[in-house]
Amino acid sequence: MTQFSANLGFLWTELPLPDAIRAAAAAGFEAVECHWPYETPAEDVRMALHETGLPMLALNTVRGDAGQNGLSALPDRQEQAQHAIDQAIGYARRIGVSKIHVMAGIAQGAKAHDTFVANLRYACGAAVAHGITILIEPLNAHDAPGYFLNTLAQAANIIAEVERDNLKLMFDCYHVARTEGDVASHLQEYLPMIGHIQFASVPERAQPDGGDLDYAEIFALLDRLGWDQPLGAEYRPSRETGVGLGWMQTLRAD
Ligand SMILES: O=C(O)C(=O)[C@@H](O)CO
Ligand SMILES: [Mg+2]
Repeated sequence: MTQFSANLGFLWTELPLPDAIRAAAAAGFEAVECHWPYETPAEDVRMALHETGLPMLALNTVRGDAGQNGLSALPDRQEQAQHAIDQAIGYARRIGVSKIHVMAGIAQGAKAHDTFVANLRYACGAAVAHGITILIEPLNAHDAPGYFLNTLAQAANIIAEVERDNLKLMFDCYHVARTEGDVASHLQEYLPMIGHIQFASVPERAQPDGGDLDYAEIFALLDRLGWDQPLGAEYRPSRETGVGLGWMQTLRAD
């Protein structure tokens, strides 16, 4: 049966993170994930996870200064990028997170590629002893102009070059639909390298029961393919988060 993870970077953002975890549990989510939890004491998050029994699946490395969207592909920022990776691993260990999205940043060209590969090797090396998987995520140019990582093929090349078992693809159906189309075929093609899947309606990035992409079909396909990890609901609610959750019943494959 499909399971869902509430992305608390977009859902229940009006609540402090520990209360957002409680709201997600009360709404029936099987897991949570977040973007940048660093201002919330890890102990408060750990307590809320313990109290609700929900796992926190993933978090992101910091974006960096205003206007940046990650540091790991920025030539000449390697020290800060590795500090961000260490910070994410430290926080993840305190709350029991097993996946970290290492954000590339706004960059392009061969030097950015080499820097990203080097920082990902650093991240994988630092994470492996703690059972943590590193994720990279292609973002579409409409939402993330100038972002270094845009396509599944680019991500697959980087994963092959880094050559570490704990480096995986974050497959965000919304970004893939906006950039490359045919989400169903791409899911099947890239399944072996996927570490986490996220979703939102296309093109609005709202609840998944609207828009151009039929998530009932996508979730049924994932079920048939044997995907058994919670899928990340990473959308911007068009109303209050708690009143737009009917899709959890109507789209769930079982
Ligand atoms: O924007 C997305 O999509 C994400 O998954 C974030 O983690 C990165 O901004
Ligand atoms: Mg995403």
